[in-house]
Formats: sequence, C-alpha cells, structure tokens
Amino acid sequence: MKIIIGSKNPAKIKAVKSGFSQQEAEFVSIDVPSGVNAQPFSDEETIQGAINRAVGALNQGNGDIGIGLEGGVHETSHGLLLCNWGALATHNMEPIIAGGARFLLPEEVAARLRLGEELGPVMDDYAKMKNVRKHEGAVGIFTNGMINRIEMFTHVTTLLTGQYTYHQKHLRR
Ligand SMILES: O=P(O)(O)OP(=O)(O)OP(=O)(O)OC[C@H]1O[C@@H](n2cnc3c(O)ncnc32)[C@H](O)[C@@H]1O
Repeated sequence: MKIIIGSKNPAKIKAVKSGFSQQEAEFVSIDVPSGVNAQPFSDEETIQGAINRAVGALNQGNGDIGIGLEGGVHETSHGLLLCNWGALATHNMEPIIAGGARFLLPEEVAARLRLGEELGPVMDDYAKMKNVRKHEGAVGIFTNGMINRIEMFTHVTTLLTGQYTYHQKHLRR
C-alpha cells in the first residue's frame, strides 16, 4: 500500500507513519497546496484544506491513499479555538474526515490572528522558539508538553485509518 502524505512538515509525516504503524506501507510526502487561506479561520475551511491536500496528494503522488492534515482556528463565543482536521482520500470513495484536539488560544495570540497574522510565526514569537509548528506545535506549548502536535495528529490519523478499515469491511459495495 502506497500512502502519500500531502505535506513536508516533519510533525505531520511522523504522525502519519505512526498512525499507520499497524499496516505494511510505503510512505511518500509531497507538498500539496491546501487550496484555502494560509490561516484557515473556521472548521469548514480547515476541513476543506485537509480534503484538498488528501485528494491532491493521492493524485499527484500516484498512491493508494492520500492523507491531508490541516491546522486552523475557529471563532466561538468563548474565544478563538485551535482546531485540527485530517482527511483520507482513496480512488473509490468520498474522502473520510476526522477532527483532533480543540482548545482555546490565549487572547494575546487570538488577537494577533484576528488582525491577519498566521499562527505559525505568532507561536514562534510567543514561545521564543523556532518552528514550533514542525515540532511540539501550539498544543505542545499550551498543554505544557503533555500532548504534542505529533501525538495529536497521530490520533487524527488513527481515527482516519480506523474509519477506512471499517468502511472496507462493512460498507464497501
Ligand atoms: O507545511 P504545512 O503542511 O503547510 O504545515 P503548517 O503547519 O505550516 O500548516 P497548517 O496548514 O497545518 O496550519 C495553518 C497555519 O496555522 C499554523 N499552525 C497550525 N497549527 C499549529 C500549531 O499547532 N502550532 C503552530 N502553528 C500552527 C501553521 O503554521 C500555519 O501558519
């Protein structure tokens, strides 16, 4: 089985590899445009970005499965949530989607995003670190290292592979 990951972000690549650890697979990672804003600003937009990356990866990489993982934010009456979504695309069914951790961003960070900055550079500035998005992620910073971005996206990938396996077993016509 050839799995194409629609990103070169090492945190996402590690997450997909561990999410598929139960299966024999060859992995290829390619940069695929998300087709949405660099900073998605709703669940809807973040899901669409994940789907676009999964479908783009599948088609460009000539594989059996394409995986797209996307981070975004979602405005609520409680404040701005960080949200995370994943999609799994194959040649013979509609993409499967799954969501990951959601939690409130501190107002100081949220305010900068509302003014048009991207979370990646804002997190580096806020945490005084480099490339937070490629390592622990905002989730790692704000949970004091209890859950990092790789673990969070591994969970999303496992939700995708689990649904895929269920589909193959029970729903395939
Ligand atoms: O290389 P790609 O796959 O594009 O990975 P990315 O982390 O840069 O891009 P995403 O599309 O997943 O996220 C959209 C934006 O939000 C940022 N972002 C999302 N989740 C984050 C997190 O947990 N920590 C830091 N930045 C995050 C990210 O850096 C982008 O600026």
